[in-house]
Amino acid sequence: MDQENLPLPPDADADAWRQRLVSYYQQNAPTKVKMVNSSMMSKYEGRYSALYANLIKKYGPPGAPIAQPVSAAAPSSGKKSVADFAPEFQALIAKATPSLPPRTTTTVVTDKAGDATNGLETSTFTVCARVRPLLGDEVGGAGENFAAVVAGPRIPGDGGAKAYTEQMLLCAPKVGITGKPKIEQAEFNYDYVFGADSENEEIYALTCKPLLERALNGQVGVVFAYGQTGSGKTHTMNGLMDGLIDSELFSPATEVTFSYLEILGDDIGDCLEGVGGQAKPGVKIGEMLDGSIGTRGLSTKTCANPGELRALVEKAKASRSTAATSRNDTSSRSHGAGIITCKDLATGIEGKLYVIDLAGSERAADSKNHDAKRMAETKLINASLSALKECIRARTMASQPGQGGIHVPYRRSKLTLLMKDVFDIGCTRLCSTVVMTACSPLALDVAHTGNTLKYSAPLRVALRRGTGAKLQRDKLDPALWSVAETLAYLTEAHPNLPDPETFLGGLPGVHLCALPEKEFYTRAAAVGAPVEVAKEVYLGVWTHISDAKTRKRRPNGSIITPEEEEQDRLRLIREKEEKAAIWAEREKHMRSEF
Ligand SMILES: Nc1ncnc2c1ncn2[C@@H]1O[C@H](COP(=O)(O)OP(=O)(O)OP(=O)(O)O)[C@@H](O)[C@H]1O
Repeated sequence: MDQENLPLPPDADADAWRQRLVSYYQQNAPTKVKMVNSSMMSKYEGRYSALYANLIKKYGPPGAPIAQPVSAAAPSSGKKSVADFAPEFQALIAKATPSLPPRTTTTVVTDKAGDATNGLETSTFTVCARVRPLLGDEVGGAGENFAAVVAGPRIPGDGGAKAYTEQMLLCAPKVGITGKPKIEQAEFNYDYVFGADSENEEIYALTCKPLLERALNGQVGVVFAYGQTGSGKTHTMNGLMDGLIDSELFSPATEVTFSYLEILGDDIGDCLEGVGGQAKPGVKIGEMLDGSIGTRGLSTKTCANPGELRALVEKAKASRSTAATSRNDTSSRSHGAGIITCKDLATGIEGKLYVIDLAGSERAADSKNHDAKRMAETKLINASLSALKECIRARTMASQPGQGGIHVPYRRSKLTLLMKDVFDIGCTRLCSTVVMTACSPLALDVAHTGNTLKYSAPLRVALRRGTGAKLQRDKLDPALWSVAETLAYLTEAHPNLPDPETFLGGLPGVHLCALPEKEFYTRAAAVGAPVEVAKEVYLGVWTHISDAKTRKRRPNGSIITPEEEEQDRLRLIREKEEKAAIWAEREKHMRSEF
């Protein structure tokens, strides 16, 4: 064996591994040498030998490359294909790409959380898309390796019902029947769109920082990345995690803990207790008697400072299951969920942040070379992604008037069960979710990227400011109470609260509902009420919020009262009995005719 291919010692450092990987790619996949970058080195820190083994599986032993399947087959008929017109398409796409003005809105996540015109929305979604840059041999590459997905216009809102929107443009290259190149452009609306030149720091500030603020207030923040394999999900999630580590998460008033699990179907592993690059299996996720989500067999580590959290995140990354797939040499083959809890040491109330890196979806063409194990993996990944899609769709629909009876099937997969706070209409904490749609820029991938965008764009519910008048006002919804109505409620429903006026401090219902649990405790203590009373008031308010969220409405927004519901039920019974009597009568006549 050549000197350069001899096994590296177990304690070889990152530089030695970088040289080894470069030398390996030069021998077996020379066009991919540029893939050995700082992002790859950090993703695989601590488990370079696993990466090397994955590459050997895909590209063969050093110096003996295995031929790779060709992804875009050249046409045999002599008819011109997209690849033949690459420069023309690039010119057309450059013409369609707008130059972007600076953003006018940078507070979408917080604005959504506070959008209470139609009653308080307990779970809000901010839906974003990011397209990664061209990488390695894609740059100036041949065939359909040019960028056909670009950040489109930013459309300012009017401060009223019309929402602020950013667009992702999908420019599908087509060769017309006349043999001329043309692009079919489709626009997809998002809250934020991040182009190929966007940086993780900017994305953190706009999307993840507001979630952290929410978690520090005892509430729940969730961010997850969805998209095709190799589209940049892990790159983005790692960037957001780095942002969180260096944030205001740590303070003497807060205790921070961290857990990391990986999910593949019903198999759940603890990545902080992993050995030999593999997560420790046997973690269970389930619902507790009080409806909260509990885990068994999952370790939770306390971290006193950013350095400790960073070390745990690196350890978790080192245990995640990865493989070299046809589209990504460093593909994650499981869903990875980092859970950060921040406990207020004064009140004991805990906020939570979930940072979820989903496994990538694959095109049928990309999975055709998989072995049976990888095929089974792909099936499990796709099943849980489809459960996630259904849950988000049902949950956003359930927020619309007249849709109270919608079922959100979050128990269908372990992934959605873990995210119960996002989907449960009766949850007792506010929850903000950021969906990050990761897109490949390649023309080769436009069909798959189109599906990804079609999946995620409709999840966005635009801010509905100014449209509240269309709904019949729900007198029992605390989020709609005036200061006087809120005070009347506290006085009547909570006689044990000594001084409701001071407790309320002049807040209208919507502001009372948005207070974190710990603030109820602080306010109760200030008026001399015990913790039990604070808890009773908090749960009382939240019972009203949940009832208001599930109140039955007609599609026109009017409320169906319990009395009307009862009348409807009795009417249906009466109609059924009348029909049965008519049928009995007919049958009697039919019998007598024979
Ligand atoms: N915005 C970006 N800037 C620079 N490099 C990027 C960016 N996004 C992704 N990459 C690079 O692209 C490659 C694939 O990205 P990544 O592993 O994050 O994809 P993924 O969507 O997580 O894939 P999979 O689902 O297969 O795990 C990596 O080498 C990564 O470093």
